[in-house]
Amino acid sequence: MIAPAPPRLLFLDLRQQGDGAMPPVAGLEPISPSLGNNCNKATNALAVFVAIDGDAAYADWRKRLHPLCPRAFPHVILLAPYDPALARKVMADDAADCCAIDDLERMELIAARLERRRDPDSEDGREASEAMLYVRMQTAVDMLPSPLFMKDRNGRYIACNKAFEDYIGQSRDAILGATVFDVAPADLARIYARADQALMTQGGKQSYEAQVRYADGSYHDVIFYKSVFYAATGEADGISGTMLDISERKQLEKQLEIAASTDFLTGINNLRTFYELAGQEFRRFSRNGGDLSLVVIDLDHFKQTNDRLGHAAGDEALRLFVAAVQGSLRDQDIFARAGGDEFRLLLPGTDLTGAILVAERIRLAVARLQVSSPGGSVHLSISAGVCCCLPGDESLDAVIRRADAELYRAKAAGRNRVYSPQTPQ
Ligand SMILES: Nc1nc2c(ncn2[C@@H]2O[C@H](COP(=O)(O)OP(=O)(O)OP(=O)(O)O)[C@@H](O)[C@H]2O)c(=O)[nH]1
Repeated sequence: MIAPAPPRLLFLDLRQQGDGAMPPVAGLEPISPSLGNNCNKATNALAVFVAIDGDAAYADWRKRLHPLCPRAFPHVILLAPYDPALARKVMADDAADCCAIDDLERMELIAARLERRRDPDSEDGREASEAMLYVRMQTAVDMLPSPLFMKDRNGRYIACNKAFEDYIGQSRDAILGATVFDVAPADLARIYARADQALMTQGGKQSYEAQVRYADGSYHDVIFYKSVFYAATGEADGISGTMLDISERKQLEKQLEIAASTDFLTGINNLRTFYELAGQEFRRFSRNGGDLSLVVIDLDHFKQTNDRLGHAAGDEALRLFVAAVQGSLRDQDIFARAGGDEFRLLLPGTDLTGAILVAERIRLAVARLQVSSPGGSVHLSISAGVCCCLPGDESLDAVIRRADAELYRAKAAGRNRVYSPQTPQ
């Protein structure tokens, strides 16, 4: 394992004027002002000496100062020139110390005192390593892509990571100490607060899927994992939680579901979905009676269409046919491709006469269709067999067999026609 580099005393020069010279203090190392923006990432820094030459330079430092810095990396303000009012101000803020930039003796003493932070057995050393551990933990959780948060027993946020800040759209400073009512829309906040309350009461863990809206307006499918943590007395002391983004998985699941239930070429139900949906309708019919009819449809001489115009034109013919049928369907009708050029149409709430009318309307619409390719063009036509479910029917298959028999008769009679049990032999 590589040993961590020894912590360093850094010198950051933010003077707006001057020669940029570093005071000759042993162990002091310059860092570029551009790196000064990331001083919290310098996890091997012992302290930062910051040279400023007035209020503007100090304001620049305050902008750069990460909230974690004062705890983990004390900063010492070096004033050039010394300004007692500014010195009082920086000490009232969170500077570890302050002196004139040319007061080398004082600076040596400050550095020596800060050096004690290297000794893990000294109080300063313990405080430094605690603060360092805190920064390292925070840095580690900030690197995680999943939002993380902790709330105390009153529902106030006491910790969070960068991903949680992005989710909420507010800085950690604004989030810590706030409740969910301060950071989320009221309707959602009530739901979250109730869920938290239930978890605090019952203890243990909780996980559930939800859709959340990020501050940037994007919606994500997530799994919340929340867990109660306990005080030394054994009382529930708060909740820690995370959200795992499962949007991609959900998207994939939806795509798989569509792929498994629809016909790739035409986008309508496949045979599996037909049996699922039509089975439900047939069971409802068996229980409650009513009208339920079936139309089976087959394109005429489709092999010739393929042979003359090519397979791509054949595909186009199938899509044109489907579009024509969809134009005459109601919401409850179940339309599916049974395979090849054969289709099924189940019509709930429709008796035989109504189903024959629907099939005729489709036949006429298809007869107006034409597919073309460089090889020529072909008029389409269909044959259809229609029947209705009867009280004695034991299964949907029995109904399909009757409709198939009518389709066979329509083909045999010359195609481009609709046959049903009402059609004379
Ligand atoms: N282009 C295309 N052709 C298909 C597809 N699936 C099946 N076919 C073709 O559809 C044709 C069906 O032909 P057949 O079942 O012999 O019947 P037909 O030529 O329509 O004759 P009849 O039904 O008796 O009028 C076959 O040539 C299959 O190759 C498909 O997805 N795309």
